[in-house]
Amino acid sequence: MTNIAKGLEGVLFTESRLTFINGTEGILTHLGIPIQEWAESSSFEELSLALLDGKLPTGAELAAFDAELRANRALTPQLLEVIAAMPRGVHPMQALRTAVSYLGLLDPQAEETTEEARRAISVRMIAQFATVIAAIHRAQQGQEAVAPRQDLTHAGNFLYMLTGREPSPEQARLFDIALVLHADHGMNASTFTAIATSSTLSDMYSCITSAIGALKGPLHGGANEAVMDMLDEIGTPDKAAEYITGKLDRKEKIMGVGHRVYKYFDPRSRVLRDYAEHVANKEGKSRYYQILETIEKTVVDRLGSKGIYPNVDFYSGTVYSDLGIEKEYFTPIFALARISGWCASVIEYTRDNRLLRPDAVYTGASDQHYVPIEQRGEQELQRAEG
Ligand SMILES: CC(=O)SCCNC(=O)CCNC(=O)[C@H](O)C(C)(C)COP(=O)(O)OP(=O)(O)OC[C@H]1O[C@@H](n2cnc3c(N)ncnc32)[C@H](O)[C@@H]1OP(=O)(O)O
Ligand SMILES: O=C([O-])CC(=O)C(=O)O
Repeated sequence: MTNIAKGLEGVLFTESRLTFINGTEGILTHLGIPIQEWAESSSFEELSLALLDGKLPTGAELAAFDAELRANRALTPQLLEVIAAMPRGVHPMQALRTAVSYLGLLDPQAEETTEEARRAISVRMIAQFATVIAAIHRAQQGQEAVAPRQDLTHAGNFLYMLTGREPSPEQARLFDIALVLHADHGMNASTFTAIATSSTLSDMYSCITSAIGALKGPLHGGANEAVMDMLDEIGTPDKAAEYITGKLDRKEKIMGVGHRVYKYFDPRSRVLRDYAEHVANKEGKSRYYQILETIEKTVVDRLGSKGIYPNVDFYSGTVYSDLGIEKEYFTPIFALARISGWCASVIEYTRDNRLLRPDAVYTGASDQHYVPIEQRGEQELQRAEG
């Protein structure tokens, strides 16, 4: 019997020097360096550059990259008008997909596919995703976009543009850590989608627009918002265990748990939990955090033996929510971070490109003939009678 790798599970289609995952032990490294060290000691800017270049940057390289990001933050008035004219009430991921596609229309280099051009476009996209998402947020609230500031970090400036208020250094750092944790993750569905598009030698904006579409789904990046929906539905911590048990009894999925690769705790979920706990202890345990604690215990007790544990989307929402961010923006924030991994992966794959084109086992009809349309009803009648 032909072996089908459903969901392409375990299929190796390329080599990569960027990210390593050991799913049974819950290990994640970028360039061989554990994710915990990136979170503790690095920044989103540094990890983005490290992914693009495949090496830890020198101080001078990082300063130059950071300056380039800051210089590229502003959007053209034309794009701001497009964002302001978007229908109210659309999901920000819909708006982001359209805005990034439009960004490509405005970039004179958009259609260039040399490595040099792909890298230059990547730097601009990394810088501008923050401004685009913040402008979408403001426009959807009927407010003017807040112009980026050059004196803030990528994370700090995003929070500033989102809310119009300068975040505290602690808030900016917490958000920076969340970006670091989400920046790359091997051949996840959205990165794979970006690579599939680039494998046809299509342009960067097409790759990233397709990746945004893939990230949006609730089985992938959209799960962080779905977790928050679940917490809102549960309401209070005392109802959490019964709610989860009921769902599992009915064989329904719990959002924010389970993973194709991790069969143990996703290490990013541990870092996010520690920060969520830190905030909870400082400011009094939030209702959300208490519900998540109970869900985690209930899920791990019941499904831990099946390899189902919290993933990165489980605790990220409480961290964002503590920063005052609405749940519809959780997945766009995922994209704000993952843009670096998408770009770096596309550039890496393109160096040794081969068209991605898997196959399916054909299970349809055979030996059929074309039936003129006027005879089709008759034939079906005869088939039903005969
Ligand atoms: C950033 C990210 O993308 S992280 C993932 C974010 N997604 C989510 O949190 C959504 C919830 N999780 C899921 O749907 C899945 O775990 C996925 C999509 C992430 C991974 O799915 P797959 O590797 O295809 O596993 P699959 O869905 O086939 O599940 C395997 C088994 O585990 C069970 N399972 C997997 N995830 C869950 C879950 N979240 N809740 C309950 N049961 C689950 C399935 O019911 C299935 O059980 P069965 O063998 O008895 O039929
Ligand atoms: O790797 C995956 O399949 C999903 C994931 O955790 C991510 O993209 O961060």
